[in-house]
Amino acid sequence: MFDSVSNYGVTGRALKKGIFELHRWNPRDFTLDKHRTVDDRPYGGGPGMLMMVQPLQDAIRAAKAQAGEGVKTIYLSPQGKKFDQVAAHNMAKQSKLLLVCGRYEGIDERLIESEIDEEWSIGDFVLSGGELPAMTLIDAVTRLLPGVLGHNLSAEQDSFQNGLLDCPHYTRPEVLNDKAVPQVLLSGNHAKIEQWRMQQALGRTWLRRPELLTNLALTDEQKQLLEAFQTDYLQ
Ligand SMILES: CN1CCN(c2ccccc2CNc2ccc(C(N)=O)cn2)CC1
Repeated sequence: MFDSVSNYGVTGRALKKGIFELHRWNPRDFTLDKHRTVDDRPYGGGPGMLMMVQPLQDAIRAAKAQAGEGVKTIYLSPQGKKFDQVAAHNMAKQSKLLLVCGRYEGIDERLIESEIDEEWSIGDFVLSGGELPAMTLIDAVTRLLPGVLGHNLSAEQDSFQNGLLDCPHYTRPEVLNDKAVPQVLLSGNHAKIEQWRMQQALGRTWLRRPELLTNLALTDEQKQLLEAFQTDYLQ
């Protein structure tokens, strides 16, 4: 599964450039029985299985031994703190991250208490395993590492970089299905273009995710741009 972040796109290139390393530890490789069992039954009964403690614990300990000092161990689960761009920025400051991906119904609570530093969730929905959340985290954090995005500005302008949703984007043809590109984008007036893009980002955030605006300190110019957008919208 992790080939998708190691062999493709921005993360694949960053890996190739040596900007970060990705090591994988599979509990199956730490099994001691001939069936290579990695699941176990839950105390108290109930549906489903848990990850068997011994292989997972040995895999985590082997990974920590290889990581050496200063590794932060993260568990991806629906019970975790809600991951967001601020969390991504904080994780990008960590030199080593160990991501534990649960399968089945999860892992023994005592392993969480003894081995996990932080529990994170990528959203309020249920997945079959922690691998996709782990790859989501890898992608979001890698993009923030120096030298990964050719044009650092695009990291800054990435929506959620300034806490706002992204503005609309346009490319050829100038008229598509009878709809033309907003004139300002063809004007070559970069100050006006930048202002229009900020106004669109503010307006779309207000329309789609107003709660994001409440914890933002808008500049006077941003307030004016948003008010103009709202006046126009509400007419
Ligand atoms: C039916 N349950 C089986 C056990 N599972 C589970 C429980 C604990 C850890 C990992 C998983 C793997 N699933 C994840 C993981 C993360 C997220 C997220 N939001 O970050 C969503 N799902 C949850 C679902």
